[in-house]
Amino acid sequence: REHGLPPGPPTVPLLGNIHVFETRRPYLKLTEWAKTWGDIYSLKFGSATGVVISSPKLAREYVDLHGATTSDRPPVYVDELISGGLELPLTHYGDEWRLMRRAAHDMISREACNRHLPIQQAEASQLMFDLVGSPEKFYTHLYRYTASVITSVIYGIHCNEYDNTFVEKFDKFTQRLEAALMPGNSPPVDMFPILKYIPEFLAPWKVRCKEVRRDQREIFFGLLDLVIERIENGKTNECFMEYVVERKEHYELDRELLGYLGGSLLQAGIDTTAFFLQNFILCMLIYPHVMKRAQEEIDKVIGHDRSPEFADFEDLPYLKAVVNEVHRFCPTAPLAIPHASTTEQRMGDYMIPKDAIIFVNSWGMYRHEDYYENPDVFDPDRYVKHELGIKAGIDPTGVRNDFAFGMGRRRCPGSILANNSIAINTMNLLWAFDFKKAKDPVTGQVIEVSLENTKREAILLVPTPYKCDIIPRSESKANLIRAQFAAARETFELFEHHIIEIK
Ligand code: HEM
Repeated sequence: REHGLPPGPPTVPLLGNIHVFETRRPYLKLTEWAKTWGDIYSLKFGSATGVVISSPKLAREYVDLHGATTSDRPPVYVDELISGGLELPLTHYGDEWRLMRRAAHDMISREACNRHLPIQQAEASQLMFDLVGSPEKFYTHLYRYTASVITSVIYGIHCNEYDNTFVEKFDKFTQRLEAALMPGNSPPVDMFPILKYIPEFLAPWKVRCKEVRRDQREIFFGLLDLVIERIENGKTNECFMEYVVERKEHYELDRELLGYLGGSLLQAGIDTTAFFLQNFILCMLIYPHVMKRAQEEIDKVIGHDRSPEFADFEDLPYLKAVVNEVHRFCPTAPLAIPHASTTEQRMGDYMIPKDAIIFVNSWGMYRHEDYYENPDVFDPDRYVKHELGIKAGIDPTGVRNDFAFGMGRRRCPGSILANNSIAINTMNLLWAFDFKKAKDPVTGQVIEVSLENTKREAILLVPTPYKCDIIPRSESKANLIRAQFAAARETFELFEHHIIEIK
């Protein structure tokens, strides 16, 4: 470890800390080390340096306030093979990132998101309808919801089913993409660049990347071509990609960047929101007293004769506290996406080198004992007592309720769209249904569920599919849901040009 770096776990020659770095659930080990080495410490990966930040105050100082120098991404060779480095979340901090991010802003700014509310509300009415009809498929119904919101907003395409459609194909594709990107599924090329030169016949991971690239381009550019065709045929429906394609000179986006702009938003926006909702339901199963209290609040404010609308969320302080606590307890991306530094920089007592990998440890920040009372306990009341969920009298500098969306200039640009979906659906789910642990049909025993039970843990916290009984709270609510879904047809029609083609 070079002089001037923050301290950290002891290193061994050549490897540094690689031999003790855990790829399966890295956020747990990084948080455990923070207890020994402090809120900022360093790791060595061969000659590369990692810096782990685990306190809100330091994250604000080092990442938010040093955005100009901490907004790059570390090199990911596998992503370069797959997307040529053009997937927005992994793109280097340079012109291509700036151009895509600027255009994305025009779709997911607060003002633009207000225009997307009708489709989110209509899609939520389909989600409720699907849950009444086939509650056992709730996992894929949630995924269809988030997929269809994103395809409607970006490409003007409504997806009305999961099974055997574009949505299922995309879900399976995403799992293959994540597997290809998962540390451990390819040799550590980014730390030992010499490994890039292994010939393909000795490197099945390279072949996998080629196949994923082919499939990804087919999806991204296939969707882009549908939009272009619609513009040419004068059949536009004012979706985001039409807007950008028609102004591509203004946005300075060529075909390659247009394809990856739409595709990146599709890729980044579907899983994340679905995983939040899957985690939300899991928390309701494990903490039924929380579900009951949130339902009592909803019943008092909204009643039983109409379903919740977006504006109601502001009047539901306990439900808001529950949503904040689910983000805190199960952050979808527990280490966000690592940032990287573009210059050598003094930060406090330390000198952080150029190209250091900066881990913003959201998991560690959300579980920081100096800030949160009993951080390992699921307790929405902490957000009722204090709007930031922290202990009374603590210096709140840097504390935010939205660490789950990352930090600095790379902070998630889709957070408003995601939060609107979360607000609409958490209200509707609890207004409409009771969620209960399922029983084994043979033994009659309750099937236990657990938050420990996650998969694809290295990048995102994904609950493994679990069983759950979803029961409409009354027949009159089920009838209202059916009527609302029928009424939503008018909104969907705008987005149904290409359903057949993309199946
Ligand atoms: C609950 C839902 C979501 C969560 C928890 C989430 C979380 C995150 C996080 C942690 C990052 C990395 C931030 C950083 O590097 O500091 C990120 C980046 C990103 N997210 Fe989200 N996200 C969600 C929904 C969405 C949606 C709906 C969209 C788009 C429609 C989206 C688009 C993106 C993009 C494009 C990036 C890359 C930004 C960049 O590197 O400049 N996300 N998200």
